[in-house]
Amino acid sequence: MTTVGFERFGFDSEVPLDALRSIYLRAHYVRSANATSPKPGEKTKEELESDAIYYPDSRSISYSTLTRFPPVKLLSPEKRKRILVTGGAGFVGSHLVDRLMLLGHEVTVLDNFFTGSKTTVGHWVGHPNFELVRHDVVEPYMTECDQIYHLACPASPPHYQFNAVKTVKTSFMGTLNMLGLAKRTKARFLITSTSEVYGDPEVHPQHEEYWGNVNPIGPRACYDEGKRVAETLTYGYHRQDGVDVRVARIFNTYGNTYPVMNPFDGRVVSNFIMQALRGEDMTVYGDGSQTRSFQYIHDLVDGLIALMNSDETRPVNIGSSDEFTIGEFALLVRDIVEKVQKEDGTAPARRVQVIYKPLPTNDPQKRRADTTRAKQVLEWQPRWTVRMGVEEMVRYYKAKMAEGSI
Ligand SMILES: O=c1ccn([C@@H]2O[C@H](COP(=O)(O)OP(=O)(O)O[C@H]3OC[C@@H](O)[C@H](O)[C@H]3O)[C@@H](O)[C@H]2O)c(=O)[nH]1
Repeated sequence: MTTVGFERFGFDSEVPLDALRSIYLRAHYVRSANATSPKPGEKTKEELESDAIYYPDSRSISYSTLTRFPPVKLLSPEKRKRILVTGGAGFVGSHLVDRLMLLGHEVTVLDNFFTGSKTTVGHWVGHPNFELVRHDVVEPYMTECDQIYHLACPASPPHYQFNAVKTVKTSFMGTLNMLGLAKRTKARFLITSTSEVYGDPEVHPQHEEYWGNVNPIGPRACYDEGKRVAETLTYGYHRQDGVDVRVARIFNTYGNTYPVMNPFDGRVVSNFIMQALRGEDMTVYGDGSQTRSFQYIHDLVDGLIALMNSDETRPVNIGSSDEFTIGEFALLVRDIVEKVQKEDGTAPARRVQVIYKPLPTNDPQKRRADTTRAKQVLEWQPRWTVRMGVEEMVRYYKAKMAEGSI
């Protein structure tokens, strides 16, 4: 595979895969201060990259910023859109931002950096097409824009349960504020909802007409019910005020971010990969018979962009329908990590073991996306197999660990 994205509904989302990889797979150097210096006038590779030099004696670190940005497409003013991405410094947001920037659009990122990090989009700071605003969407925000991707909300179960009240508030107030902005500016509004609106589903696989089975007072409710009410608001503004809306229900997604997908994110894919790479036991919750289907981040970004630019106002599932039990998935990740270690000649003496921990309350027993609608109306379906995506992610984390940056 050499590209991601495609031309659809008059919007071209295709970029070379290597252009994206050059961002998130770029070596993030932590050099030693006493490493040999380049000769005067000599351009080093590092001068074109953000850099961090660690001084062990004083335990301090000095940063330099990029001197050159990745090349972006030059679009005519009619084609260039002003795009607001809330939560643009998060895992999904930063990948979406990379793609929209490479495609040549003007991108404004709003983020409160609660779970996102400035470093995920730091490589665009200073670019004339880019703005980064520290802002919490629970407060109103005014700007002019053509499209709003509303992603802001913690999405990993340990994060969204950390402050349940704030999670509900973010979903409700944040969505209300961004819909108000869409109404005033007549911008098209896309909200990233979630497969968690189906709760612990009684219908399998989950299609968009299913109303779900959510415990409204359980520990996951802040996220599940928060997203459900956010969808309710979205369709309220659509019916009452004619706001042009799109609703993506995102299923489990994994992938790397620059500089790292938070290895302490708490979700299963990063947990398993980090544990296997560190030679620690892999923690399966419950007996591992619960199922999930996992999609790679580039497929999700393709789906979000296709949905935004389509005419579909009904909710659309964006996810994989390749279903694994979590027990099977742990073994697959271990296999891939071992393959990569073997190829690199770093196979450990001891094989990591799978251990079992208690199942979190209300953990959905089965989940698989029914993506019939996405296929029909967006002509979208995942292109990355789990093996391809997980292997890319393993190589990335392994390189970061070798550098000492995680
Ligand atoms: O170390 C771990 C972590 C998780 N798990 C299990 O793996 C499964 C997946 O867990 P994750 O935390 O990755 O994600 P969940 O499916 O529970 O929730 C996710 O659903 C879809 C998205 O909207 C959200 O990003 C997230 O809430 C669960 O059954 C969980 O109990 C483990 O077995 N071990």
